[in-house]
Amino acid sequence: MSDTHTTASHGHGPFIAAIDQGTTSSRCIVFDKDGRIVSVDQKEHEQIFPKPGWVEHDAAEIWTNVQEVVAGAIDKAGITAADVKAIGITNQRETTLLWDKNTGEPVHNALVWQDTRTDALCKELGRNVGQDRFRRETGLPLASYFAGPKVRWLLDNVEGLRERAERGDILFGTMDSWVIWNLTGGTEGGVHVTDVTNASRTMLMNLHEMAWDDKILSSMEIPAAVLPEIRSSAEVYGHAKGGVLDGVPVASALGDQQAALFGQTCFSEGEAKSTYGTGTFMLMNTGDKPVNSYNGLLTTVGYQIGDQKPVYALEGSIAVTGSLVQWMRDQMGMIKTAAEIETLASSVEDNGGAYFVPAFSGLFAPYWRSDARGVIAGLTRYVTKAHIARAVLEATAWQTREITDAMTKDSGVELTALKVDGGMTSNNLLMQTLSDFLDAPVVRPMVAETTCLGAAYAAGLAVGFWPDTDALRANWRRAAEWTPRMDAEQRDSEYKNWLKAVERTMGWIEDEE
Ligand SMILES: Nc1ncnc2c1ncn2[C@@H]1O[C@H](COP(=O)(O)OP(=O)(O)O)[C@@H](O)[C@H]1O
Ligand SMILES: O=P(O)(O)OC[C@H](O)CO
Repeated sequence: MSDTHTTASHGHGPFIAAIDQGTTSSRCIVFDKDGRIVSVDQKEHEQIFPKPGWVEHDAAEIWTNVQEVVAGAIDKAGITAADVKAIGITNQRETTLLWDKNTGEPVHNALVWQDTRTDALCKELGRNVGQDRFRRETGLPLASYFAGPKVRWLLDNVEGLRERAERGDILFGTMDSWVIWNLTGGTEGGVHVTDVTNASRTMLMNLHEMAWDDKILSSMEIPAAVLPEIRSSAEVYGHAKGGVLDGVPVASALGDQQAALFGQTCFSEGEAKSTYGTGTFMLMNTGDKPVNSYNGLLTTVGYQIGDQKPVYALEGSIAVTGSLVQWMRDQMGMIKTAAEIETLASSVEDNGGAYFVPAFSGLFAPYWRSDARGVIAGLTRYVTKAHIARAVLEATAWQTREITDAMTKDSGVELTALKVDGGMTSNNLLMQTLSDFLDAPVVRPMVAETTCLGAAYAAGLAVGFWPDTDALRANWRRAAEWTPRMDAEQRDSEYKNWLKAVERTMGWIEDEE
């Protein structure tokens, strides 16, 4: 567990506070009008692994941490609620919680997006009709990643829950809904809402109508009474009740990857970003129409500002990138800090022939294979832990390459440069490798905290703190750029090896397991 307490340059008020409820930690960042960070507070929460493939979070711990980091960031900034014009929310997506609306108690730990316990249920739902059963309505393939099957699992497995849900005593939410409900008063009148981006990851929302889909609800046996109201990503949902931000409007909600798209100011069709955190998620703005994917990407909502038309995106989701580095640190003990992987990997020239495909939660885009499990291929006596460290970093870069290839096929847009952000982008070797494997420049902005920034931007637009998206674009500044240095022949031959290693992960889990 580690906590971060940072104070950066103080700007002049007023300010916007953004809360990022992420997979490994919750943080609050206060921004000034130039989009500069004024203060940060962050706290990690426990990762609970009850069985192989199962991942849970304690939602009560998360809410306590959110309150602490909000108080911490406000304190560090040396300001009060009166200086804060709005609160923006962003969150790990798909992570699913059901709670009792009368007591505010979660009925079970939250089922995290990486959790694979709904594999069998997804297969069952797709039996005869296939994985694309709900793709036309939702833009998503049937996979354990999404929230809907997780809700169904909870209703089926927590004793007495279905009856309580049908009576109207139970609320469902992804972490945006949980934070907003608590922030706006909880059992004392908290608002039960979600935004279009988070709703688009439930597999329960019709992407064309921005409404819960009755047919899917009935196929998944989920009572409508548990569902939050779907709202735009930038509007005032309610006001904070109690706490250090008492009375401040809660004015945005965006899934963290969509928030990063917004924070990177990808407001035009064809603009894309990739965020390197626990997992990696590349999103491309596709304008006001959903684009169907034929190459394993997701069709999702990018954002919706108030009553404007929603903007859609194509997404390539990679389940395991930064979490592989954590695994090397915590489970393997090969490094002491995440940053050390760069030193270790830089001590050798190449991967020594080793390829590491981290299919720990199956493979997400472009394969969507829940029967895949991780492999290290190409091992010989020559391979050292430094080669493995290099293969770990290369895994992130190759997985991105597979996504950009699919993105080009689906959208017809050739990648000219990739905007990046997230914790892993502090790794220079990784960023250079990425540029080499993509054969395109990789660009990182001055404010690498684009997730919080995007939530702050959306909240600021909702309350008139910023006039329009052009004002936000003016804040984007390049901090670093990496350009390709790799020989094309070498790239092609290594890419072939990577794809061969990927094939070897498939089919490891057999149906009867
Ligand atoms: N220098 C580094 N090299 C490689 N990975 C790193 C480095 N620093 C952090 N990470 C990885 O980045 C992730 C944290 O990034 P962050 O954007 O905070 O993630 P999240 O928002 O998903 O919690 C962790 O999984 C960590 O292992
Ligand atoms: O919390 P992060 O940054 O790992 O993001 C998780 C994604 O939203 C999962 O879809």
